[in-house]
Amino acid sequence: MTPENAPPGRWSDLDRPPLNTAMLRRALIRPGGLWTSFDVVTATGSTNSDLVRRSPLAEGTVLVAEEQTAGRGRLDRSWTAPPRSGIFLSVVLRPGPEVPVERWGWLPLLAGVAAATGLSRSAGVDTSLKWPNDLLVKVDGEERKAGGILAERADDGSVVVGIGVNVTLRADELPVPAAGSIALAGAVSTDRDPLLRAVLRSLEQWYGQWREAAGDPVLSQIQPAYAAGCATLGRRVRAELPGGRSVTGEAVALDGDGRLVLALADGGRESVGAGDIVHLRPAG
Ligand SMILES: Nc1ncnc2c1ncn2[C@@H]1O[C@H](COP(=O)(O)OP(=O)(O)OP(=O)(O)O)[C@@H](O)[C@H]1O
Ligand SMILES: O=C(O)CCCC[C@@H]1SC[C@@H]2NC(=O)N[C@@H]21
Repeated sequence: MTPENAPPGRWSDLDRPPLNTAMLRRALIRPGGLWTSFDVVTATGSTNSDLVRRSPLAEGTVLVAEEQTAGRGRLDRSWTAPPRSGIFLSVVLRPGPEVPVERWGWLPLLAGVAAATGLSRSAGVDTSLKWPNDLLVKVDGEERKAGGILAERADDGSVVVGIGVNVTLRADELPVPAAGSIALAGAVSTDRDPLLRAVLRSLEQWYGQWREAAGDPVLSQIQPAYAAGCATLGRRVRAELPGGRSVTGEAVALDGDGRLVLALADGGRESVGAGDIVHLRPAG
């Protein structure tokens, strides 16, 4: 479909070219590098579900979809991923015995740092992190969710890390009012090839650093990098926990396990883990 015969207000194939699989594969798979296979499918339900189902898979397997018809977020919430509108990918990671398993909880936070770093570098867009798994951008001065991370354990013990980023979505295409996109945040480029490459290169680099430091969040710089980019710290929030309980306080730090530390009104502190959070909302 060309721009001339595209229905008004709809995107055309020329506006949103397909990913260049061959070029990306050449650029990403390098001797001694993390990425071992790279595939792009036109459409699938969810790249995370696909890799979890196909386990065991080699570490460094990458699956990208141009469209997802049943994309998932945390707690099985749905993630909208229309054709060629973003970066929708999952990777297989297996930190192995050199990283104690209690540190694996850093993986989704690490992926958030990697995605934010890669996008900022490649699109020139300031990206921040809403703990635990959202990527935020500013659209007309307002924080909007432009991406998210979903990490899941596969049967063989590996971790499938999914990254979703809205790249070209226009204002009239946003799935929810709180959503945004790299394009709406004023990106210098919305070409998905260099963006995807930058995100995977950045993930390779942060993951390598973290693994070399045996998963230590400080030595690997993951904890300070996450804290520096985290829009949640310094704000008053209400953490909604399963069973209807909630904790309100100022988010003051990330602890050594990546939990969010809240300073409570009574002077106490409480840490909440990503796995416990149903919602994290601003508190007045
Ligand atoms: N393409 C998209 N862009 C932005 N947001 C989306 C998109 N698709 C779905 N969403 C929203 O993301 C949510 C899933 O993310 P998540 O589970 O992290 O919830 P959240 O609303 O971001 O969390 P919280 O309530 O803590 O802010 C969905 O419920 C939906 O509202
Ligand atoms: O916001 C969230 O809760 C996380 C969204 C994660 C979306 C990505 S898109 C690629 C991968 N496949 C999925 O089904 N989900 C992740």
